[in-house]
Amino acid sequence: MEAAIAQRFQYPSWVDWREFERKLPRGSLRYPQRAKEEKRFRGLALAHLQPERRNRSVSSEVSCSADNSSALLEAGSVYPFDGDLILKRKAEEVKPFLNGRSMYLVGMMGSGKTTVGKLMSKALGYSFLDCDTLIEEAMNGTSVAEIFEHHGESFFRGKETDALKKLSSMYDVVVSTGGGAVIRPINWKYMHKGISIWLDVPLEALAHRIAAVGTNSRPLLHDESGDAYTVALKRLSTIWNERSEAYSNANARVSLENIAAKRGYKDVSDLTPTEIAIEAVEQVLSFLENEETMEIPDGDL
Ligand SMILES: Nc1ncnc2c1ncn2[C@@H]1O[C@H](COP(=O)(O)OP(=O)(O)OP(=O)(O)O)[C@@H](O)[C@H]1O
Ligand SMILES: O=C(O)C1=C[C@@H](O)[C@@H](O)[C@H](O)C1
Repeated sequence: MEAAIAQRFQYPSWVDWREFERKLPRGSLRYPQRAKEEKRFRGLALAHLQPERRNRSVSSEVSCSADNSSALLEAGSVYPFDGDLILKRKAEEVKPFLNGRSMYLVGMMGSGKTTVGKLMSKALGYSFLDCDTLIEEAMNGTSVAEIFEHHGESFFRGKETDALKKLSSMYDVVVSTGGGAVIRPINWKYMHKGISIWLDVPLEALAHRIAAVGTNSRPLLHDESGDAYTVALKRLSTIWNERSEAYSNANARVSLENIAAKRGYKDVSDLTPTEIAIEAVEQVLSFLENEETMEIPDGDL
């Protein structure tokens, strides 16, 4: 057994670096050449040593288990199921391929961009930034609701684009974007500097979450009349009809309905933020694996 484990961690002598080059994400082109190459080789070596990459069927099967208390069987050993640990391991698996690229979480209001984004940033060792908060800071502490009230939506959208432009020059950041960041094509130009992840949550679940905390801080949903759930659901449906296509521009989609189905849950509300964050990292990994092959000129090697 020990010999088998040792063999899994052994560095193979037949490694052909050009094989790896073809798997590199396009984003690494943005790095100065030296840093790029250092990161690339360190990342690829680590990735190659990741035991989970050779046992994905085992780990994903287990992480889709409906029973959170079930044991995680991996590499011949039994560990107690620990969502935080799985998230950390998945993040370590994907990180070498990111080359510092930031993550942009997009999704409707209340979809969990802040909650899930904070978990992802911690697991990846990234910083977390909230685009709405950056706008408020740029406006000397004026809240989003006040900006809408005093300056109107179009002014707010301009500030949102300014904030995304600034964010797009940063690395190693998980960004929670505003729910409407997807509607301006220019914003996608900035978000595509990193990797965008759409948290796709059923409207009923969103309306429940929003009704629970109230709509005061969400000007597009705020309405004095009617019960909070019904008002939120109605407004969310209208907004969804205008935006659903825009959300699908994201590089990766995290469907709560799909995760709940995989895990055998009846309702998406049974999912924990950690389970959603694990799926988000998995989807980023799939995106990177499918990302277009990067052409490296001969002189670059
Ligand atoms: N998986 C979850 N299950 C239940 N409640 C959740 C989940 N994720 C987030 N929430 C709750 O839903 C509300 C909205 O979450 P969060 O602030 O993370 O969303 P958001 O997408 O950042 O929202 P906004 O775009 O409006 O700022 C919060 O009260 C949060 O605690
Ligand atoms: O969905 C939206 O358009 C918005 C979402 C919030 O995050 C804020 O950016 C603002 O309230 C607008």
